[in-house]
This record gives sequence, structure tokens and C-alpha cells, in this order.
Amino acid sequence: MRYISTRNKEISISSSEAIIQGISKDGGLFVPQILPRIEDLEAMENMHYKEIAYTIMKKFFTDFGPAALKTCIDKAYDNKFDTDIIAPVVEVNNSFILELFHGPTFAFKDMALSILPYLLKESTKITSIQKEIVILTATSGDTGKAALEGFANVHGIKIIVFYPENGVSEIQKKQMITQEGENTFVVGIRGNFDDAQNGVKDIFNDREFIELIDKNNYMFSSANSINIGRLIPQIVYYFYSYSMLVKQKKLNKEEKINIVVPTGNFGNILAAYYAKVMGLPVNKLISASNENNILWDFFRTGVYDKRRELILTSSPSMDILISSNLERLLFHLSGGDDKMVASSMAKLSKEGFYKMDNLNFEDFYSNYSTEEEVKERICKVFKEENYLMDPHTAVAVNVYEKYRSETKDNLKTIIASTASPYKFGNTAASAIGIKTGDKDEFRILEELEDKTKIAVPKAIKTLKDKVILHNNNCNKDDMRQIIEEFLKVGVAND
Ligand SMILES: N[C@@H](CCOP(=O)(O)O)C(=O)O
Repeated sequence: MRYISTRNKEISISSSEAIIQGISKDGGLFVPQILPRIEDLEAMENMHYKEIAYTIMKKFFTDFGPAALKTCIDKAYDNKFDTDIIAPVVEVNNSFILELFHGPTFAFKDMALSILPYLLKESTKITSIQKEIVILTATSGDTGKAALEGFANVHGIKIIVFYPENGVSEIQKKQMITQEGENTFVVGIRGNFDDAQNGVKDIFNDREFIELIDKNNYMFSSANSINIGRLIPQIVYYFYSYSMLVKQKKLNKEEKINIVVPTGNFGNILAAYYAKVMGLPVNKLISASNENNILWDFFRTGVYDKRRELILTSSPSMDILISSNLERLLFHLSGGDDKMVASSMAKLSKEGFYKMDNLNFEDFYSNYSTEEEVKERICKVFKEENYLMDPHTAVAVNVYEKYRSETKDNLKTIIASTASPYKFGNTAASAIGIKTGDKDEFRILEELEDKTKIAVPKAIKTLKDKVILHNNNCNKDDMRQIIEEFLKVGVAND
């Protein structure tokens, strides 16, 4: 399998090269040249998560030997997840909640970031790269901690995470700034997630800087979903949850399902789209936004317009105006029109918008939830179903209800639940009637535990007494400088 750039199809590399590079040199994102079909869905019904992971990933990571790929999968999906089934599905109010937060950092990012370090290490072997890899990561809360957890203390790799100083939850921040590991660096930027992500992308394109770090025997890669090595492992859980429901006779074979995804950087829903193209019987892909409803506007009008204020919401991981992976969808839906993608992305960066005239979005439905609706939905589902959701999942459940009432479509539906409510204790607690006031975050978590009888995960409880190890901040324009300081490669260090 070859991987080509969305902005220039002539650029074609292997999977291990794509995983190491993270992003194409022309600024485009790597996509598989073809999306392989999965013919035997039935066989998956009796497979463990790891076996389904292997069935899918071997079609994409074709330059990995079978034994090496199996080892990566075995090491990734082990007892760092709190359940052997890795991603349980829970029936709530006639829909199926796919809980993707049973990994070490309690967010769906663990599903791919548990394996990416192994894939990356193996890729350096395959390509005989001797340089030390520096992972640059932009996060609006969840990717950062999951990437730190995955890459901490991995020999030959350093990881630098940039998060918006005032744009993540208290627990998300604490998870990151208390991260141990000599090879980890965490920086709060004075800006929002888009600033962090743009800054990282600019650094990937900064030829002079790339030469400087190359001279110092480093090379950059990415742990965000712009890296194809992040995206492919996310396809697995859609096949897995579907097969599990068929096995449990909650779905008939070939019965179509809808999939709802709370959407920020568009990676998770793109993975669901890939699953559909690969043969998973999916009816609609339902993209759920928070008040940053740029995707809702886009799917209705064809105009992607980021000329608006980014709103800080209670679902910070989705506080994003530049949904990077949409670029991949445009490439696929346009039949691989790299020139159109390149010019649209240039227009977005220069003028702040682009317009798509002839693309068919019929696979998608999009809507959004307001802050008020999110709180009401958490409360309603808790009262009626005794199920506590985090605000991102509530965005999705609420949008699904809008879809159902607008379309009267009653097909069975899988809703991706992307984080544990305990990462967003304040919002979850106040939504179900706990007075939060100016109470300490950890006290709120205890009260939430008392009321819901759901135990606070130990790794969140113990954050309270952890020492802050990362006290770095920078302006959004100074990201290069701080990287130079961490790596000791600046002119002053010459
Ligand atoms: N929601 C993300 C933003 C980055 O998304 P990614 O999937 O591209 O890593 C976060 O939590 O950081």
C-alpha cells in the first residue's frame, strides 16, 4: 500500500515512511492510495479486539512483517486498558454507546496512541532511520496526555506537547503538566488549539528549521491524527463494535447502522467513513459539533469559513475551527483532485475560507449542540437511564436526537463516547445537580462519585498529589524558539 499526499499525488511513500514523516512535505496529509475492502465481516464476530486490529491494519501497513505488526498490537491492547474487551458497547435509550475511554488516559485517543509508539519504532527499523524522533503534538486536551503516556520514556523519541493555556479542563491540564519522563515536554501556549496546530504545521514546513534539527540528528513527526498512523487504528473499533452487536444478536447481519461522532479535528469521523468505504454497512455518518459549529455550516452550504471567534465550551477537545482531516475527505470525495485540495487549503490559510461546489455529502449528516443542551442532555440521560456522560458524548447524543426527530430514521445507531465524565467533573457534576461553586476539582469528583456510585479512576484521583513537572508557557509565535531550547539546537546553542 502506498500513501499519497492530498496536495500532490506524485508524492507517494510507504506506510512506515508516512508514519515517520507525519505530514507531507508539501503541507498535505497522507492518504492510502486505495481503501481496501473487508470481505468477510462474519469472521470478525468471533474475534478479539486484537485480531480485528490485525485484520484491518495488515491491509494498510503492508511493509510491516506479520510478526512485527502482531507484536505492536499485542503490546498496545493489553492490561493498560481496564477491560479485556477494550471498547465496550452499552445500550442506552435505544442506541449503542461505544465507550472508547477505557485506556490509561480515559479518552478515545488511547485507542490509537497506545499503538502509535510501537508502529513508529518499527517504522524506524524498516526505514533504517538513525535519527532521534521528536514528536510535535498540538492538543485541545485529550491527545496531549494520551501521546505523553504512549511516548514517555520511549528510547530514541522525544515528545513536545502544546496545549492552549486556557482551553482545556482542569483535569486534562493536570494530567499533562504532571507527566513524568525525561523525554517529555509540555507547553501551555497563549492562544487556542488552532494556533497550536497551525504552529506545529508551520514548523513541519519550516525548511530552515528542519535543516537545523537535521544537522543535530533529530527529525520531527506527529502524534495528531494528521499522522496516518493515528488514523488507521481508529478504524478498528467501528468494525469491532458492529461485529460485537451482530454476535450479541442486537443487530442482524448486513443491517445498516448509523454512527455518531463528536467531531473536532475530523479524524474520528473520517475513520468511520473509511470503515464505511471498506464495507461496514453504515447508513449515515453523523457529525456532532459543539457551539463551534463550522462543520454544520460547511455540510449545509459547502462553504468552510473560519472567519469567526473560537468559543471556549465545556467540550474543549472539540474547540477547533480548522478541522484538519476534512482535507482528506475533500480529497476522497473529489476523486483525488489534489490541485483542488491544494488551492482550497491555500485559500483557507490566506483568505480564511473556501467553497466546495460539486461534492456529494450524502453520507453525512451534521448538526450541533449548545452549551445549554449539553447540560440538559447529561442530566436527562443520567436521570432516566442512570448513565453518566462526559460533555463531548452529550454533544453527540443530543445531535443524534435532533437527527432522529428531523429524519424519523430509526436505524440502530452507534454513538462514539470519547471520554470519561471524570475528565470533565465540573460540567458533569453541575449538570446533575451537584453544587460546584468554587469547590476544589477533586472534591467535586468525590461528590460525583458519591452521587453516581461510579468510582473515580485511580489515575485521576492520584493526580491531586502529583508534582507539577512542566511549568512552561509561550506565545503562539514563539513555538519554534521553545523547541530550540528543549532540543538545545538554537543558534545560541551552536
Ligand atoms: N481533540 C483533540 C485535538 C487534536 O486532535 P487529533 O485527533 O488530531 O489529535 C485533542 O484532544 O487534543
